[in-house]
Amino acid sequence: MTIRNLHPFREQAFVGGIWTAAPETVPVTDPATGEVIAQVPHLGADETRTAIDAAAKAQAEWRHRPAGERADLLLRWHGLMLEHQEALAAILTAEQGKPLAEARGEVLYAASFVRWFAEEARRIEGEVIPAPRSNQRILVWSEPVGVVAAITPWNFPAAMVTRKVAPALAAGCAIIVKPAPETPLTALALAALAEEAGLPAGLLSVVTGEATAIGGAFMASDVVRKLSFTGSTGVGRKLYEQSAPTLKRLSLELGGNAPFLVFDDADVDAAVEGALLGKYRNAGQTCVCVNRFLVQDGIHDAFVERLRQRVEGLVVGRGTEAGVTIGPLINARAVEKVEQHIADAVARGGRLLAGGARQEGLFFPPTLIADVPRDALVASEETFGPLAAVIRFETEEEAIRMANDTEFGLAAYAYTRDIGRAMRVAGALEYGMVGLNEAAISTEVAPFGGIKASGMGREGSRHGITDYLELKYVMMGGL
Ligand SMILES: NC(=O)c1ccc[n+]([C@@H]2O[C@H](COP(=O)([O-])OP(=O)(O)OC[C@H]3O[C@@H](n4cnc5c(N)ncnc54)[C@H](O)[C@@H]3O)[C@@H](O)[C@H]2O)c1
Ligand SMILES: O=C[C@H](O)CS(=O)(=O)O
Repeated sequence: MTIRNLHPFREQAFVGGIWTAAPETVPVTDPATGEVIAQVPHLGADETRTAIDAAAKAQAEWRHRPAGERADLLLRWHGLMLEHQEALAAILTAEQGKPLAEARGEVLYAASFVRWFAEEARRIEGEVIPAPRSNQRILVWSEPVGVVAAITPWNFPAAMVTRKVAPALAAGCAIIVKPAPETPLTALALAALAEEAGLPAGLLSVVTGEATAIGGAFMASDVVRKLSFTGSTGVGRKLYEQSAPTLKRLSLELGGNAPFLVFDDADVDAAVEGALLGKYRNAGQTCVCVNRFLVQDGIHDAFVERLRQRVEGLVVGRGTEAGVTIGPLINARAVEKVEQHIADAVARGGRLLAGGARQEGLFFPPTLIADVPRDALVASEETFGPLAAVIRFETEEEAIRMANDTEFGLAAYAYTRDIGRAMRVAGALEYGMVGLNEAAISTEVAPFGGIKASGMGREGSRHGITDYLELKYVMMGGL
């Protein structure tokens, strides 16, 4: 079935409320087959500036819309996303490759941010502060930051977009999205549904094309008051530097290197199930995926053997095929990165227990390596693929030291049935998010984000909207 016949499939960019084509286009390919499934416009700085101008005009009105009206529009958008879940999932799987079941789940996850921030729109409250003098009053309120630029990655083409667009619109901002070139179709489809929900023209644009030209226009503009970026730490650092001349507000959701600690007293079956989800979801291509398994000596062999058995049961194939649990990687560079980490770990003494060699095209089997040395590449670099590397440890102190020995600080996991150890470890891990006996930690109700080289700012929860607001206070005298 072709996705071209699906509503809301679009392959034109959405610029200032106008569906926009261009003589030059960029192909979008299905990673499972290599087939070109769409051509999107190759836009650049000029079209980006057009989108910025339209955003500024639309935001000047939108910021004064009552919160209830902003909320109602977001709820209409949310309803349309649910109504078109199947079509959105099919478009998402076609361009990103994940199994349809995961794509359906991502659409619901993406929609949950829209509903959450529709509710938060009505909770942007202020304060009255006791003033230093009796004839004074101090009022504090929040105002929208203004025009927002968003740059998103390919691994969650729906959720990474709504996790930015929803709080921006709820706060009274306008937003321009530059999706990843690998996966623009889902963002365009979401924009089509937002337009259908009645979003005023210019309030949301989706600009496809040359990343450095579009990003450069974002960063050079003093009308763009905020950048929300999700992607690699390397690109995040570049954008951080580029934001200095105009002092933009920044939200940076960057790379990760999640440790997964398994202590001797852990429930081994629960730890294995958590390991499968934490490692192989989206074929290991998520920022919160486990990158290193740190397993205590006493439980090591039982954990590794049970994990090996479960890994052997995972099914690699096209995301559109029933029963498939591991889809293709996004591109050849991703496959080469996994191969490099496997070769390095084995060369240093790691024991290959499952998978290990690429299959046809971009398909890579779930791989498990035990006895990985602590100085292996996989211990310090984000693999972003289906490689589970297991490293032994003896003591709790050693595990914490190893877990924190990374520039990253996004997500970490620990399995133990000792409540005292659980709280000690959760407090000692230098990460923004910790899963205790839980690998499914991502939700719209909690403040998602990291520290150190994993970025700054939070997405989701009541905290997520403050990144799109500015505080103002008014000192009233002569009362
Ligand atoms: N922390 C999170 O929430 C989170 C979520 C998803 C992905 N990620 C991270 O993203 C990385 C994988 O995603 P990716 O390969 O798309 O990352 P990437 O950094 O290569 O690209 C991300 C986005 O930035 C754009 N981009 C690249 N160079 C740019 C430039 N010079 N100027 C402006 N835009 C530019 C890309 O076109 C894309 O839209 C991994 O490191 C992963 O950990 C983090
Ligand atoms: O890759 C990063 C995403 O934020 C993953 S999650 O679906 O939010 O866990």
